[in-house]
Amino acid sequence: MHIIADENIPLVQEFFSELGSIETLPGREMTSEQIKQADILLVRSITEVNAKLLEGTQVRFVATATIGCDHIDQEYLKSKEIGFANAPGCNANSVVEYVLSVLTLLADQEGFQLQDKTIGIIGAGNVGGLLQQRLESLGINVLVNDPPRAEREGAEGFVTLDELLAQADVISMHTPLIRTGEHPTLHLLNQTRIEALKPETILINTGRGAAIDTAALKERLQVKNDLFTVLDVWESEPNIDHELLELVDIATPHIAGYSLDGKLGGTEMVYLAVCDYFGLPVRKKLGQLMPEPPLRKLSYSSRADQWYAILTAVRACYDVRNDDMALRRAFSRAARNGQSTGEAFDLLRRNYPVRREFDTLKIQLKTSQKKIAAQLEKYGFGTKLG
Ligand SMILES: NC(=O)C1=CN([C@@H]2O[C@H](COP(=O)(O)OP(=O)(O)OC[C@H]3O[C@@H](n4cnc5c(N)ncnc54)[C@H](O)[C@@H]3O)[C@@H](O)[C@H]2O)C=CC1
Ligand SMILES: O=C(O)C(=O)[C@H](O)COP(=O)(O)O
Repeated sequence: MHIIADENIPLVQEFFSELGSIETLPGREMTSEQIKQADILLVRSITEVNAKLLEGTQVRFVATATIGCDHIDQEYLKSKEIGFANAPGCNANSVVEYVLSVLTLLADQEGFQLQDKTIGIIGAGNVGGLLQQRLESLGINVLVNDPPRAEREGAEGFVTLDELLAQADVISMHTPLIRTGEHPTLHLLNQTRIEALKPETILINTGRGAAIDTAALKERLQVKNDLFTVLDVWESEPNIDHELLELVDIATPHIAGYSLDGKLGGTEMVYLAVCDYFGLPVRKKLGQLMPEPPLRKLSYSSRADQWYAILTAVRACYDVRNDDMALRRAFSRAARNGQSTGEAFDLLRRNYPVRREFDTLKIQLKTSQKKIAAQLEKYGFGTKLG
């Protein structure tokens, strides 16, 4: 078989070389001509997979090594009996840790306790549901809006979107981009809702950019600038709105799910899906191909308090402000040199540094620091007492 894969899918050779010949291509530039001879197409979110790309090719199976599938015309695939798989949940923890980094660093910067805030989660699936668990384990009050789940499971435990927007101090968005149906998410935060947001609300979007009406958000920030906004996803990526970039507080180039652990998990999931679809034996396991990371150690003096320990561990693992600085620097450099900021956005993602998830950090503590260890473990860190 002939496999064509996005060049930004890690370990493709290691997982797929036994299944056939492999060619890797830049995801945003894939054409029908290039993939004509492929039997299997492995993509990421930046490749629009539709009739235009697939008509006239011999592609029999498409997999996206991502959670989101709004770039895939699944109806077309079904109509042509082309198999499909995504990687549900593969990088959910990576996104949760992105949000925890934002909240922890912001709480420290602004001098508030997370436990004093109400955090509203819009979309409680793999990502939003895991975030809810993590926040509630930390004793933080969480509201959840997820109409499809509320209809299936009953209204208890869910609030309406407008109730959430009225009550939450922090809003974290984790919905897919859905343009049609009973619960569309396109411009879910429309102009009316954005204008009604309480002053000082913290708005975080790591779902899909188009869930927020960009023009309306820009206007609110230009007129009142009384929100704290964190955007990882943007309408019209990679050519994001430069004026909005200047107005938001933390801006990152769609990398919330970019922990190495999450990306590798995506590759393994699509490998398993290919084996399943073609009835092939599973011969590769991520654990074989990716040795356990060396345990990094952090140790605290007995004087360290719980918040200091958490803050240090989060900064040691993932400080979201580094990605914010990298994006702003890349954009100002591109603008100065008359280069495309869209290319700068993609380059940052293609060359994203290794980010390991919290559980790869084993924190050495004294036996007297059991409470600190317990709190660190609720964040997802590993600990060792003694
Ligand atoms: N920024 C990044 O790097 C990443 C972004 N994502 C995005 O996050 C999205 C969510 O990921 P998962 O949680 O794994 O997906 P999921 O499909 O497990 O969960 C999505 C949840 O949203 C709910 N939902 C659907 N329509 C809604 C509406 N109108 N209002 C409120 N809730 C609604 C669904 O019922 C479901 O529970 C993905 O579709 C993807 O677009 C995912 C991974 C990484
Ligand atoms: O998994 C998803 O959904 C995401 O949003 C991924 O972070 C997208 O990553 P790329 O496919 O754009 O590399």
